[in-house]
Amino acid sequence: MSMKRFGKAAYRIANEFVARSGRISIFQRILPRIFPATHNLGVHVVLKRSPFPRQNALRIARLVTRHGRFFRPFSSVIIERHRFQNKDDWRHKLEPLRKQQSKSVDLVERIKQIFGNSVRYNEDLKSSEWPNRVDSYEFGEFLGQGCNAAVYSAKLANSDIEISNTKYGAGFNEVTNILAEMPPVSKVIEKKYPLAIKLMFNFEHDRDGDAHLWSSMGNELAPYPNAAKLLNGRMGNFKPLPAKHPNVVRIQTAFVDSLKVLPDALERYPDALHTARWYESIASQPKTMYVVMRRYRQTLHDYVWTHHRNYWTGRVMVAQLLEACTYLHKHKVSQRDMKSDNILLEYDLDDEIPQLVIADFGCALASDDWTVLYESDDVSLGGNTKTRAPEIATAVPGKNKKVNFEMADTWAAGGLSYEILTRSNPFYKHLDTATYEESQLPALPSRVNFVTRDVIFDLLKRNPNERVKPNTAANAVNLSLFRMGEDVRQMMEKCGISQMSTLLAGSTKVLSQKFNSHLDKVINLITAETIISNLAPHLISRAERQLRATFLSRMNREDIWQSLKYFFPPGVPLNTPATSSDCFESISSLISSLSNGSQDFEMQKQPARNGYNNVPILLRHVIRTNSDGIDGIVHRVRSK
Ligand SMILES: Nc1ncnc2c1ncn2[C@@H]1O[C@H](COP(=O)(O)OP(=O)(O)OP(=O)(O)O)[C@@H](O)[C@H]1O
Repeated sequence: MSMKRFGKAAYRIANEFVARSGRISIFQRILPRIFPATHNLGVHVVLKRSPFPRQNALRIARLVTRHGRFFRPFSSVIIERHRFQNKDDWRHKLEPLRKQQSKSVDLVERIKQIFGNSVRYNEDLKSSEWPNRVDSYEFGEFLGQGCNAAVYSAKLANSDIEISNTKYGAGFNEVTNILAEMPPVSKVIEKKYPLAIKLMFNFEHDRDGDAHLWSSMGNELAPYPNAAKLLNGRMGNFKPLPAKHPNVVRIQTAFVDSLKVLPDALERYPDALHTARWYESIASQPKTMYVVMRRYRQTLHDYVWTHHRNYWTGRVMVAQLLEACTYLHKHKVSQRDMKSDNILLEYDLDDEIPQLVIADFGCALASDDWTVLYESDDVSLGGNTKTRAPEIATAVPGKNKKVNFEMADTWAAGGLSYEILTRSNPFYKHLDTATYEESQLPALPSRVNFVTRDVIFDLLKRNPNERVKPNTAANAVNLSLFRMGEDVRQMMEKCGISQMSTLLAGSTKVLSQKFNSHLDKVINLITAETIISNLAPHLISRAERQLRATFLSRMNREDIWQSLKYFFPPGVPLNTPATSSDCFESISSLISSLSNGSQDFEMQKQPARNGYNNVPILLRHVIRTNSDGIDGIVHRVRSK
């Protein structure tokens, strides 16, 4: 049988078995065709109902093996079915799956489990042990210094840590990458020193013991889930973040040990050394605290001045920043020093979309309480005055006066978003956080997506009660980043979301059920797109894949309804009639985008657009060509 004829037959059969799978949801029917590793999402349901005779299954399995690449989407489905039908112990094998299916797990909960617990989407779930002695590390170059510490690159002594060779992940920054049939060959950047060690400045060398070091420097450990154990009650009501987060600086370990005097120490921070002349009595063994972190490549401040970036990249960075704020907010932690020097970025290739983390928790408030008693000027209100939210900047000390930090980081994220998108944070120079009016906020470039523009404006509301919550803001920017169809809003309309549904969702039980079923279609599409994106790792950056996993693992319907108001602001009429068959169209476009380049699958029937006919539909809308943008922004052009 020719390859072409077989291809058609296999496609027809696959279609048929999808059609016969009866009441199984779109999600369960479509995903097995696209991505065989989605067994637990319903492929086994499909298999149990499959009408193939054994002979066909064997023949198909043989051909699949021969033309593996082309038929991979079907291969495991077919082979698995054959296995199930022929093994005597199939009941035993299916037991765990059958048990799983009998529980009717809510769609959103199931998606959250998949994206929250799978190493495929969260490299961070891997963990390892790190030594707690300064001799165990070899220090490298000086990375930076602030008022409280100096940071050096480092590695484990006597070890050559194998750094994974990142071949993929450059993301959508180059048209050539998108058009290339093969993933771009990337430079392998070997980090000889993959760690960064923060050597805290101890200005109290006349004090013996470790306890004062832990209690005065312990704040740094707010992002370290093991901190409570390390601190062992030495910091009263200190409550660190309970788990790692991809957008919060990764602390590997922390310890107190003898002060290591590095060759440049005397020149860079003489006052923090025990040789400083005003120490009257030096403790027997000068010590300090070391914080061992993952090493990042650059600060946000340096990045925006050294890199051309486009608004898509900017939006992915803003979304990551908001994800970090959402996580901190959920666990009642306020970083309180949100300036661009404290936002660190990781990337291997210059044109890769960076992974963004919030770092430097030295000023953090992590006491399970948003408020701080502010009775005198001596009470610390956090870092830089230019990045303090208006409610903090205008606080006046007084008896029983309390300052509330709940929405402070969220406000600062607004200024940082400006910096990401335009290079300049309006509060560093032009506006005063204590006195500015919202109407004075500079307009963001018109090419910034309308949802992101409105979100940033709402982040910078003076009144913390009117300010958008970080999770609502993060959802809105995340949703704006999906590529399905021509336009995200249109895709949502086609799935049945409207202005009315965003206003009425949650008002009654019946309406909620109806509108939630529309929302589930959108969530299905988004999930499918995210799973598919794993098949094209050279086209979507690691940062963006991680962002999607983070979003999908924490979403809930109520929050998403709030965020959808940014897509359907009151007063803007619908411009596309919504039909549910359109939603199927979106799904078909999703499938055909996968088969791009393969003649036996459905070909794109539309005429060439901008010469990018071979580019999968999913990717057409992020191609940009103009690299002479104002303010270092490379503009993104939409295909016509
Ligand atoms: N994990 C890291 N990877 C790479 N560089 C880092 C890392 N952590 C910090 N740095 C660099 O070291 C500099 C100083 O670090 P950090 O801001 O934590 O010190 P600090 O003394 O607490 O600063 P501040 O005066 O703002 O409180 C950062 O601006 C950054 O350039």
